[in-house]
This record gives sequence, structure tokens and C-alpha cells, in this order.
Amino acid sequence: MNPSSLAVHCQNVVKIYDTGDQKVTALNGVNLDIALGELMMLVGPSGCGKTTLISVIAGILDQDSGYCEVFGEDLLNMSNQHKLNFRARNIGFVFQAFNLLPALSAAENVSVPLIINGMKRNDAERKAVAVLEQVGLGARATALPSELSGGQQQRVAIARALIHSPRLIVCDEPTSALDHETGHNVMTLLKDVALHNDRALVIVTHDARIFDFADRIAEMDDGHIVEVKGVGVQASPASTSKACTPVAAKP
Ligand SMILES: Nc1ncnc2c1ncn2[C@@H]1O[C@H](COP(=O)(O)OP(=O)(O)OP(=O)(O)O)[C@@H](O)[C@H]1O
Repeated sequence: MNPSSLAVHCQNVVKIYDTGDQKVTALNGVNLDIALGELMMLVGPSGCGKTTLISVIAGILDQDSGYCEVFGEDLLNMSNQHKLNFRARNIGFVFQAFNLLPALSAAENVSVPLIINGMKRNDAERKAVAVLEQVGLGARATALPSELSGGQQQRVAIARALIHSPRLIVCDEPTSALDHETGHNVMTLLKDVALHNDRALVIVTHDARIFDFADRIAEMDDGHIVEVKGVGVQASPASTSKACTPVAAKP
């Protein structure tokens, strides 16, 4: 792939967690390119390294070796301040555990990326309410996270990842707490809002109901990418024998 058409370029990325008494190799030489304008899904058995990989891509975690470039920038070798600014401007992250601030309302949570990027609080909260409306939560803008269901908290987290129009959105299981219809609506919104030809979307998922939204699906096992396939391409017998569900054909 032409380097200028890439949103993400990972080459031989290794990440080892050292807990003192044991070392866990979570990423064992990951090679992955994600194109501008692409929705890439990442699948694979529990513990194979998916969350670790998207955390490296989003600049939340440093790899031990190898190379990871996002929009042509090497996050590992940025100064902390440059990395904070780069992330705040360019990356939206939907965490598996949502990571909402418990003392802030839904609208205040969603407005945080805009305030970090310098917008006045009132303007940011007004825009946050508008994005909450897009995810079907306009009426719950003043609710605290503890007053919302799991699925509602997940949609607040998605609104927060979208609000500042980042060029890269990284989501860890964004539909896990959502029913079929809400999950479908959220994926439609993510794809519409996130995907322009200068942006990209990376989604870790076990949810076969949303596979059709992907342009390509990368299958991970044991710390590396074992197969990348376009949607509509039949999975090989070797890949279907693992924990991944075969990819459905696009309608
Ligand atoms: N902070 C940590 N300290 C030590 N080991 C960790 C840490 N985070 C993850 N691991 C280990 O690294 C490996 C990869 O974990 P990771 O969370 O990336 O997998 P995953 O594919 O996202 O799993 P799941 O689908 O269950 O969320 C696992 O063996 C996990 O136990």
C-alpha cells in the first residue's frame, strides 16, 4: 500500500507485559496496515492481544519494539506533550469499560474532548447535546453515568469519541451492551461520521452482527495477525476452526 494512503502502519510490533513474577507477550510481531477511509475490524480469541494492539495504535500504550505510525507520525518517539496534543486532536477511543467520569453528566462527559481542544464550556456542552441526540440520548443529557443503563453509557462513550471529529476512531467492543437495532444504528452513525477519505475506524469486536460494516477484518491469534480478509471473502477452514466466526457476505 502507498504509505501516503495509510492511516495506520504497524510493523513487527511487540508488547510484553512484565508483572514482576511473569512476562506475558501480548503482541508478538504485529504487521498491519489500515488505509485512509477504511473501517477495519479486529477479531480473535480472548487474550490474543486485540485491546493491547488498539491501545498501541491509539498511543495509550508504548510498544517494546517495532514501529507504529498513525497518519505518518511515529507515536513512540513523540514528546509526551506532542503525543497528548496529537491524541486529543486526532484520536477518539471507545473503551470496553466506557471510562465515563462518574461525577459528570452525559453532556459534560461528551464535551470533554472539545474543552481539551480549547472550546468554551457552554459551546462544548451545546454541541455535546446535539451529538447525544444523534445516538438517541438527547433526553438523558443531564443524567449521571450511574443513572444510565450499560447500553446508554456505551452510547455516551461513543458520542464522546465522535464529538471532536477525530481522524482515527478506535473502539473496543462498541456494541457489546446494545440490542440489535441500537447496535445497528450506532454502527451506521460511526461509519457515516467517522469515515471520510482522510479518516479511519478500527473496531475490536466479537459481535458477528456488525461484521457487514467492515471493509476488512483482521484476525488475530496469539499476539499476531493471522489473516486479513475483505468482507464477502469466505474464511479458510484453518481460520474458521479458531474462535472467529466466518465473515458474512455483504448484502
Ligand atoms: N496490564 C496487563 N498486565 C499483564 N498482562 C496483561 C495486561 N493487559 C493484558 N494482559 C495480557 O496480555 C494478553 C493480551 O491481552 P488483551 O487484553 O490485549 O487481549 P484481548 O484479545 O483484547 O482479550 P479480550 O478479547 O478478552 O478483551 C492476555 O494474555 C492478557 O492477560
